Amino acid sequence: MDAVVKSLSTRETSVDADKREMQRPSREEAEAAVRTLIRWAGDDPEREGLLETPKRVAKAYRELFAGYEEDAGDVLAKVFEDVEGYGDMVLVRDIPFHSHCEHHMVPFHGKAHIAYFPSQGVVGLSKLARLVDVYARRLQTQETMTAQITDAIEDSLKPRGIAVMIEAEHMCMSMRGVMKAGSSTVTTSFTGIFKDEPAEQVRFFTQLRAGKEYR
Ligand SMILES: Nc1nc2c(ncn2[C@@H]2O[C@H](COP(=O)(O)OP(=O)(O)OP(=O)(O)O)[C@@H](O)[C@H]2O)c(=O)[nH]1
Ligand SMILES: [Zn+2]
Repeated sequence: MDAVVKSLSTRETSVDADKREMQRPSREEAEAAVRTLIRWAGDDPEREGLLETPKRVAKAYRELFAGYEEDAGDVLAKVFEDVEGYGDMVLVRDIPFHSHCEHHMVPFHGKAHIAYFPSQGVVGLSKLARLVDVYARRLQTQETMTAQITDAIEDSLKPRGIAVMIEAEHMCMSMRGVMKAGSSTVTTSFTGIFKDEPAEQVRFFTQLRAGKEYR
């Protein structure tokens, strides 16, 4: 049988976003779906302890998947151009995140590391951490998320190079299926200087570890 190749597309148009918004069910429909899943799990949604659960789950979903309401371009819109001639690598490492895999809708969690070489300016450091959440708080694959973060920085900052690395544990591999708790998946994306100059890629990995023995 031919292998099934599913696309890991990174780009979403505003038309896609509008269509998704139109298809969003009502809160009542979402709560009814949770009651169905409770029965599918084998429990009784009418028992005392579960009566408010559909409402809580529907509310929690709006938080866990808040990334659909956010736009990466807005997060990175404010650029500081006056950085006193700084042009070297900016690295924000160990950004923790929680996401949900699009295959099983169970969590994967880990750390993202983002570096870039500024060209026309820099963004506030917190914005890189916010950018991670814009994409983490959606149904995801780790590869797509890595590429989306890279593309968003490219679009907004046009830097001389971008390096994104994500390390994560997928609960769909830990608590079900293959049951390999503790394995981690590493994905990377390099553009510009990081792609063309191996020494800069090495420096990225060195900086990721630098100073950790003192913490
Ligand atoms: N490439 C990639 N795969 C992922 C990610 N998250 C989960 N997966 C994998 O998605 C795959 C889905 O495989 P399927 O065979 O369609 O589903 P399944 O029968 O539930 O697979 P098992 O997890 O092996 O039991 C599994 O191999 C998961 O490990 C991700 O971020 N990237
Ligand atoms: Zn999964």
